[in-house]
Amino acid sequence: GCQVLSTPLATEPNSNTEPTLYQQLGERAGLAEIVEDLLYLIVDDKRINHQFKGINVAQFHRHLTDQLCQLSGGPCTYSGRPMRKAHADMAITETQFNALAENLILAMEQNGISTGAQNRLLKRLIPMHPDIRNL
Ligand code: HEM
Repeated sequence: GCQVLSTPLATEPNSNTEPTLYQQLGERAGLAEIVEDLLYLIVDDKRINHQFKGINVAQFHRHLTDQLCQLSGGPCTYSGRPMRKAHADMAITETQFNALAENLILAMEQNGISTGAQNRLLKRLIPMHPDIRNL
């Protein structure tokens, strides 16, 4: 019956012409560029740069890239700490959270990501807000 048709096609990651969010973000290499640009924006942003003093930049870059890759449906596995643990002692304010989100949007803008794809990624990050703010 339908088994022959549905099984192999349905298990393909994306056999239609619609790009996945992961593809729209430029796959892992594109996300790595976005996260690099985000890091430069953070360093220049007086609202939040003090929070990032002394971090392991290479590890932060790798962990955030893997997290966004996995979150957008890519073949990555995030290996960093859970969000509540990673941000537990930072007392991140709403303004600081919004500043980081603003910088992420700017970094995506700099990399030519469409507004639709930007919003799809932001929507998947929203559920992390209470953990990051330790609420
Ligand atoms: C949507 C918002 C955010 C996401 C998705 C996010 C994601 C991450 C990830 C994946 C890590 C790596 C954790 C690890 O290596 O174990 C991390 C670490 C960190 N985050 Fe965030 N974060 C967000 C918001 C913020 C904000 C608003 C601040 C401060 C203003 C912040 C400050 C930090 C710092 C300083 C670290 C390094 C911690 C360390 O290595 O000791 N994050 N974040």
